[in-house]
Amino acid sequence: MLEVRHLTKRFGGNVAVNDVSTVIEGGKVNAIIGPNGAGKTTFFNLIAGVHPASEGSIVFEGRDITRLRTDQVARLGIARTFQATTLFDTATVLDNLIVGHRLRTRSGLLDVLLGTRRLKAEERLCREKARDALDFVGLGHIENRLAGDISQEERKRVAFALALATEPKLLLLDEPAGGVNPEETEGLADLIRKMVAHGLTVCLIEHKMDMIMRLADRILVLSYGEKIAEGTPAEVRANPAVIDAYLGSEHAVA
Ligand SMILES: Nc1ncnc2c1ncn2[C@@H]1O[C@H](COP(=O)(O)OP(=O)(O)OP(=O)(O)O)[C@@H](O)[C@H]1O
Repeated sequence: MLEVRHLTKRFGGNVAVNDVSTVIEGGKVNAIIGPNGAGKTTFFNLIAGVHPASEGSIVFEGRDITRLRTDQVARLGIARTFQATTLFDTATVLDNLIVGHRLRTRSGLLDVLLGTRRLKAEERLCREKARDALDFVGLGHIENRLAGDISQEERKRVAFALALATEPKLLLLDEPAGGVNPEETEGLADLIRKMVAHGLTVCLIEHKMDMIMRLADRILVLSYGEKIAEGTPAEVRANPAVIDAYLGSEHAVA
């Protein structure tokens, strides 16, 4: 589905991603792990068009997307979530979804000023899509609650819903279970499985190894910007290079 070839990103003298080649496989849970500062978020930012690559290429469904901007990448069907989800805390959960979706729909300023039929039709569609996305992530019952009043785990689900409302093919999740308890982590893992069962492809960055080992079909391991291993959870767990990379770091592999 997505192929990365010899991808490199330098920030001044610092090589954040160094000659990484890999494949994100369609219909699977792909995971990226690695110690802090390994280049995981930078790797996502390169795919999403946030940073231009220094070298290498990114091909999505046969199309070279290396030089595309974030909005162009999003329109092709790649959505991402962030480690921290910024919401309008004084607006309802549903309104947050609608605003998020409107930013990606087509009416121009003229439509808004004139209140055109197209705008009204888009607003209706937007509301429906927002509700569908909230139902999918299990938050339909709190659509009228203020975003400032919801739990961390619910915020994570809203982040998923925001990404889903754009109807992506590939979803990039940056620490989807960061800051939630083990029980909630399992609930979010179930939701990720459900997204894949509905035909989505997922690629996630996560520090919670127990979750990754149970959830991922494939794992890419980065260390100091370089790919040091990839494979199934069992292959990665048994790889001496991976064990070395994690020794002395705060995260254990097993
Ligand atoms: N915009 C930037 N400008 C300069 N250096 C950056 C920038 N973004 C990341 N880096 C550097 O690139 C390296 C990789 O950082 P990155 O955030 O991608 O790692 P990470 O694996 O996501 O880390 P973490 O697990 O802590 O989130 C680090 O040395 C970081 O300081």
